[in-house]
Amino acid sequence: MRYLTAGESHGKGLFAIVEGFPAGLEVRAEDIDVHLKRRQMGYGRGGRMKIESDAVEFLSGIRWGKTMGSPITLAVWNRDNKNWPKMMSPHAEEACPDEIFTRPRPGHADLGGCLKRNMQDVRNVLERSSARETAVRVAVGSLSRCLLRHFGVDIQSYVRSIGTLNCALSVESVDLKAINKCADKSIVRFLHTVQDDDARTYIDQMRNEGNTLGGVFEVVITGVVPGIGDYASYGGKLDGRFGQALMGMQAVKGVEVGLGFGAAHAPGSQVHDEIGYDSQNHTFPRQSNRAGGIEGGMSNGMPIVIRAAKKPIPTLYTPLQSVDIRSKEPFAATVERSDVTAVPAASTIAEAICATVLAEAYLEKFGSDSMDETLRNFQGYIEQLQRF
Ligand SMILES: Cc1cc2nc3c(=O)[nH]c(=O)nc-3n(C[C@H](O)[C@H](O)[C@H](O)COP(=O)(O)O)c2cc1C
Ligand SMILES: C=C(O[C@@H]1CC(C(=O)O)=C[C@@H](OP(=O)(O)O)[C@H]1O)C(=O)O
Repeated sequence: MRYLTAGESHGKGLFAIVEGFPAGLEVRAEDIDVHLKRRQMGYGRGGRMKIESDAVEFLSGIRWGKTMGSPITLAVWNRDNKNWPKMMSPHAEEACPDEIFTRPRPGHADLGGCLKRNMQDVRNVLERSSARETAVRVAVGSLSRCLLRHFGVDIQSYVRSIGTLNCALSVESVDLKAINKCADKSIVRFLHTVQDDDARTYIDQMRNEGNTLGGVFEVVITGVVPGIGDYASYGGKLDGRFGQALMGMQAVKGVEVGLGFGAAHAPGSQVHDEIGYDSQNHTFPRQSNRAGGIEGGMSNGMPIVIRAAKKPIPTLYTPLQSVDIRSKEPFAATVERSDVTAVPAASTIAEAICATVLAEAYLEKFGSDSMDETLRNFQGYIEQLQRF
């Protein structure tokens, strides 16, 4: 399975072509839209989220509610596009060269993108570097979730911290009950439940100061059978694949699996998870899950626990110093609109990204021609594990 996304933040929409999904998988737009809606939630987002109301449209590959085995095209249309008729027009005669944007924001892709592609108009970069693109990545991830539920896989996430404000939930020993409880309410989950008022006050304070916030979120994946991923080649390693995919999310600056960086500071006896044997279920359970469910690049049957750090939003209402790329004069930019924080959204996006990585790895192992065949192969593997 592989996919490609296209589309600009203020263009007509965001699109993905997904290749390699088995035929016969039931998919409903509602299964995808629920996650698109979650991605738009969370206190601290800017005016754009009031304009958009994301929903998926299937443009190919799905007929009568089921995948056909052909490439699937997903579209998420931009409502805001109608407000940018000339600025986003593909036609040369509608160009407005006097209005080009030449003021790169520190922390965004603006300057690097212009230097790399020899462009003077920052808009050519920001339209694609924008995290608006994650809308369609969440759509792909939600499609992947439709597949993964046939294997009993469940993916949830929550926000651990925003700025210096810690989430009340403890995760040192993964508390799935708490996560489940938390996830029922979705994230706003954090903002509407755990420390609602504190978080809002803190975010409001940052907004008033013209500042922005990042944070840490955690994805917990349950129901993964042992042996997904591979130890034999660097490209097959499941932790490496999660890391690459998550670092591919805008503004993610760090990814940890299990104890992560903490594993470097403790002796081995406090890092590795002892192996037991459950003769009734023919499984090898662990009393702890410091590895975060992945050893040697493969799932080990324990919940997969991945944390990621998101940096603060680069566009500041109290702007940082920068230089106009045409005049080379210093300036402090004015900002029309921007998010103050988007950590809850990032948490939802991370779930989708992890779902896609896992769906790809499952299809590699169990085949991808038809759901019947894929599930038959999966069942065969379960029996093999039982006989082991
Ligand atoms: C959900 C989400 C929303 C974001 N919203 C904004 C925003 O409103 N303004 C902004 O400047 N950056 C925003 N960002 C961050 C930029 O997209 C990101 O910092 C930029 O693409 C540069 O990439 P890098 O941070 O990975 O280096 C957002 C990121 C995410 C994940
Ligand atoms: C549009 C989304 O996020 C956008 C990500 C983003 C950025 O620079 O990354 C900038 C903002 O866009 P705008 O400039 O149109 O206000 C965010 O709203 C979205 O998440 O759907």
